Amino acid sequence: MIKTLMKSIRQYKKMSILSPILVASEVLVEIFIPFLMANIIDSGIMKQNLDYILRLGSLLIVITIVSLVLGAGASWVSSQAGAGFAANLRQDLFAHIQTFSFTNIDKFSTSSLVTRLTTDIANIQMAYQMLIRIAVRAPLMMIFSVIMAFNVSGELALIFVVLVPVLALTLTVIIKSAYPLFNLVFRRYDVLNRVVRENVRGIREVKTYVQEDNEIEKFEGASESIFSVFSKAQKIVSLNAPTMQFFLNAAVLLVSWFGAKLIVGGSLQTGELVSMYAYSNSILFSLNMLAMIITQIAISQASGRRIAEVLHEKSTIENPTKPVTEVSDGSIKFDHVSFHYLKEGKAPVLDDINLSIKAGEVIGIIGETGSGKSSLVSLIPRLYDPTQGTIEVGGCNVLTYDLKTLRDNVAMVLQNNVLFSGTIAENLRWGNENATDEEVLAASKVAHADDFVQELPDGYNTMIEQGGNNVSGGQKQRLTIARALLKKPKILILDDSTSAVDTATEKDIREALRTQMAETTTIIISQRIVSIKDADGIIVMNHGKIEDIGTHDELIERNALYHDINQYQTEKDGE
Ligand SMILES: Nc1ncnc2c1ncn2[C@@H]1O[C@H](COP(=O)(O)OP(=O)(O)OP(=O)(O)O)[C@@H](O)[C@H]1O
Repeated sequence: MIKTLMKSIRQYKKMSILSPILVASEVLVEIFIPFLMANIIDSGIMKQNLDYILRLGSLLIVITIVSLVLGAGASWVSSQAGAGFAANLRQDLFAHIQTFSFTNIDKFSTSSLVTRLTTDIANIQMAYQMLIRIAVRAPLMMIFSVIMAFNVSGELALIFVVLVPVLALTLTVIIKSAYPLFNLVFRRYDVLNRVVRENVRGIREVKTYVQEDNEIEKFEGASESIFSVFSKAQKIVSLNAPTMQFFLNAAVLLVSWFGAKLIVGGSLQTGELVSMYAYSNSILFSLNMLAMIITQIAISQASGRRIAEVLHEKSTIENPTKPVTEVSDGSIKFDHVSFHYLKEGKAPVLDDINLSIKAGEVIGIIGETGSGKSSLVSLIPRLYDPTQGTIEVGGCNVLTYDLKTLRDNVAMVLQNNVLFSGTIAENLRWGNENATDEEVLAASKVAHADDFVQELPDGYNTMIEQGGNNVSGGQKQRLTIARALLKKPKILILDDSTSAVDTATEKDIREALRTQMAETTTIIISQRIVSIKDADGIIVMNHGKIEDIGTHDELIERNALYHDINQYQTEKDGE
């Protein structure tokens, strides 16, 4: 895991090395401050030696300034290195997620990927910053303070030999009890992110179905559960402060008690006793710091594992080594294809599909919801790979194609495809960034988007809001069809993508596609028979199998399911 994460340090390696060096120098300088103060008291103040006080006082000022500058430098360098490392890691993770197939995304779930990209990376940033600064400072400070304390008085320093292990043990118990709770918090963040994501995406549905209260309740539930676990963890961690205070007071008391005796006995001087208080503070605070860092690092270990898990994940769909870079035509062949999503053991979503479509044909697919229509077409541009069997496009197995070539040639328009923030023209050019204005216009005309776009005050320069919320459902569908057409695909798949378009316009779009995209194989998935009845062939899907293939008239004659759907829809239209 560490090796995987460390790859993202890159240009921040130098800063990551510089930070501990600055910290170590700071500690080395700082450690002499109590020592100098002791000398000022014992050899300067007590002996009324003004010259000595001035000399050591000046040195003390210089040392303090140097230590402050080193401290500030270490803090700046470590925060730069931490933020830079986190930025690299975030970019690497994001870029890696872009290579994922749908199967990979299904495996992690989108909300969990969002948590990993945000909260988990923030944790790693914090832990890394601590690692290259405080994790160096705390043990060094502790070790040097103990050495200096022994140097001042071996007898008094024995107090720390007793106190430090007891404090260490107490802090370990506290941290061990809080750690599992902190871990749990991050899993709860996944749930919170899922609720937010669903709500933001489906805000229209939430409003139409008046589900606001329900959504607020769901959010409050997720938020409360984070709060309750977090506050339990914090309750345990809050024991740190009184524990520390207790040990600090105990140290002051013991140092004063035994120190006073040593002063009376003449083996310790006042200044040395004062420096012992300072070293005692340093030792105990450093130990507390160390405990806090260990907690943070332990917590972020879980984050690190979650990030590394994604970085280690190999895309289930990869480019072949010697890919085919041209699709000769839009013919499609399914040979004994079966498919199921992640869960092994479940009945396949597609079962032994055999199918042959000639280039330029228009094919309709109809069937009950969940019968596998979308799954069938998603195998053509390799959004998923079949579990068994082979699929050919243009006479070549889809697995042999360069992925970009294949997906550029197989354009798929879904029912709820999204538009992105930007102008209409920019959105359409997602299909082909080099498309000329004439090509944009031509594609829009075929998709019957041109009429309404021309009526907008800014025409093709009209800004689309995020998700395309400022255009109607039918307009959005027409724009997404135009966007797909700009790819000049050999195969065009319309998956229920004219459901929000009125029947007359839909008919015009189909006719335009037939006349102007005659060489493109078009697959139309629709619940409406009227949308597919003119197709060269209609596939009737039933429970993951192809129940029948034929023309409208043939199917009316021989297929009961098709006949029933047709009758039902004709009666409904009549009403
Ligand atoms: N990403 C997924 N992970 C797991 N199962 C899925 C996934 N997508 C679809 N399914 C399941 O696969 C089956 C077929 O779904 P599919 O979307 O292909 O049907 P469909 O005929 O297109 O339905 P509809 O007309 O409602 O769009 C369904 O049982 C569905 O629950």
